[in-house]
Amino acid sequence: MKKVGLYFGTFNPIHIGHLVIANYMVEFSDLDEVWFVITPRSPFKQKQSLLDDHHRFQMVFEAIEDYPKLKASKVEFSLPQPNYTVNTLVHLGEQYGADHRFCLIMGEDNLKTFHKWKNYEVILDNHELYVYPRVSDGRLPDQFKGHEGIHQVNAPIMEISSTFIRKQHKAGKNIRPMLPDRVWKYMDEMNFYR
Ligand SMILES: Nc1ncnc2c1ncn2[C@@H]1O[C@H](COP(=O)(O)OP(=O)(O)OP(=O)(O)O)[C@@H](O)[C@H]1O
Ligand SMILES: O=C(O)c1ccc[n+]([C@@H]2O[C@H](COP(=O)([O-])O)[C@@H](O)[C@H]2O)c1
Repeated sequence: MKKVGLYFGTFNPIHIGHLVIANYMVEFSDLDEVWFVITPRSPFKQKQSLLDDHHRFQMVFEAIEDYPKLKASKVEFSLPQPNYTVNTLVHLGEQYGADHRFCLIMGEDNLKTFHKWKNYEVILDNHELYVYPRVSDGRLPDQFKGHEGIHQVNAPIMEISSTFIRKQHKAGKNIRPMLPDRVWKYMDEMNFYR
């Protein structure tokens, strides 16, 4: 049985913050693999300045080329939008059966609003959560404190955002070190976010 950590996001574009977290999770927890699940449309986000799904997928694919325990998944591309995580988990369960156990990877910031996700209790009853620290406001709802299915993983805090990268790239700033090199080249050659 393979234990897979699913790391959901828009990845517009993927940056080294995402990569450091995913790699840390796979090296320093009991997860066997981490899959980046590229979300066509996140329930709480506007679609503004969102690159085509396939370009976002391609950038993730290129970022993880040298990391055999990291994978990129298109599973949500053919599911209804906006993409509710609970639906995707059901779909993956049907597709992969009992030899894969799917867990969720999320930042502490997302855990604070997790009670607003569609059918979050169903997710929590059926999947473990792997949570990494984030700089964020607000407190953790009591129902999640000490929950046996929620594991804290002490990954480094990487405060970089895709929004910052898009904005500063457009403004002509050099943001190259914040992206895996192949991602920077792809973005630059394709003239994205200009
Ligand atoms: N620097 C970071 N360190 C750790 N986790 C991050 C970081 N940036 C984003 N995340 C988290 O990674 C997941 C995927 O990120 P996603 O691309 O959806 O968001 P984002 O980077 O905040 O993008 P945007 O700025 O476009 O909203 C989300 O759960 C997000 O909270
Ligand atoms: O299922 C939900 O209700 C739900 C609500 C908000 C976010 N999510 C998932 O969490 C991912 C990260 O969310 P965000 O807003 O931090 O980019 C997003 O890509 C979705 O897959 C899921």
